[in-house]
Amino acid sequence: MEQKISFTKMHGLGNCYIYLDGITRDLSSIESFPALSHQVSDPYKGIGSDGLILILPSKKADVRMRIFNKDGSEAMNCGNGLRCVAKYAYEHQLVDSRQFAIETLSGNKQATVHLREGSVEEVTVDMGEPILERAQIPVAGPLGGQPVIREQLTVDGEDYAFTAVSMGNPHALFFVDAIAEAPIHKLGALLADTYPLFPNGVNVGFVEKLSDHEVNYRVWERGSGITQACGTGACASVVASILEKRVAKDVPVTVHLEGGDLTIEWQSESNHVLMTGEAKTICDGVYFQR
Ligand SMILES: N[C@H](CCC[C@H](N)C(=O)O)C(=O)O
Repeated sequence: MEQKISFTKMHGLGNCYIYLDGITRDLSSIESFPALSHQVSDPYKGIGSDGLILILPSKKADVRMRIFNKDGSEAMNCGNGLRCVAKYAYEHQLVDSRQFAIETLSGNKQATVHLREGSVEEVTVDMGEPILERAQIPVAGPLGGQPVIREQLTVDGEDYAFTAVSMGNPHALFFVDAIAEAPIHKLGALLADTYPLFPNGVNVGFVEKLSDHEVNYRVWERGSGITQACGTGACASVVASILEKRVAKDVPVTVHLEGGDLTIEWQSESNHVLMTGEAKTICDGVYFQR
C-alpha cells in the first residue's frame, strides 16, 4: 500500500540528505529506515540524496539525529547533517534558542550547535573530542591506545600511508601532493565498506596541504561513495594534519571541499573540534513510498 511521506531536502556544501521530522510528525508507519534511505537516495526512481536523516525527540539533548547512508547503513555522526538539523529545528520552533544540543550515536553523545546571530544558514558545531585510540576508531591490528599515524598500507604493490581519526564515525586520511591526483576511486572503492583493516568500514579521505591554515580535502564516504562534502571528514582531515605536524592546533583551518569551504579548529584547552559552515534548505515535498 502506498504511503505519502512529507520530507525536507537540505544540504551542507552539496552533501544533501532527505530529512524527516519525527518530532511534529509520526514516523511509526515507516517499516524500514534503511530501506527508505536506499529508495529516496536514488536520483532516478527516488528523490536523489546522499541518504536519510531523522530529526527525533531526545531524552538526553534538545533533539536527536539519526543518519542513514545511501546503502541503508546507519552512521554514528554526520557533520553536514548536524548543521542542517540545527537550521531545521530552529526555523520550525522545535527549540527556543540559537544554541542547543543534538544527540547522536557518536561516542561523544551529543554535539552543541550555534546558529550565528542574524543568520539561519551559518552554523558552528562543537563536535567534541576526536577519538584516536586504534581499537575505538576502529582499525584492526595490535590492541592498545596508540593513535594510528602514517601507518603503512600496501595495495596492489603500491605503498600508501594513512592516519586514522574517529569523530564518532571512522575516517582514514591519506595526504597527497595534489588533490586532483588522489587515488579516490581506487582506494575509496577498496577500503570504504568491506576491507578487513576497517571492521566497521571507513570514510576514505584525501588531504592536500595548501598553507598553515588551508587544506584541500576530498572523500569517498562509507555507505555513500564520493560526496560533495563530509563534515566529520573535514574535522578528521584537520586532526590528522595536526597529528602529522603539518598544521598547528588552535588555528582555524579552511578546508576546501568539492562543494565549498568549512572552517575547522581543534582547540587545545577543551580538546574539542569546532566546525563552522553553511546549512541550506532545497525544498519541501511529499514522497510516495510504494
Ligand atoms: N558516510 C558517513 C556518514 C555521513 C558523514 C558525512 N556526510 C558528514 O557530513 O559528516 C559514515 O558512514 O560514517
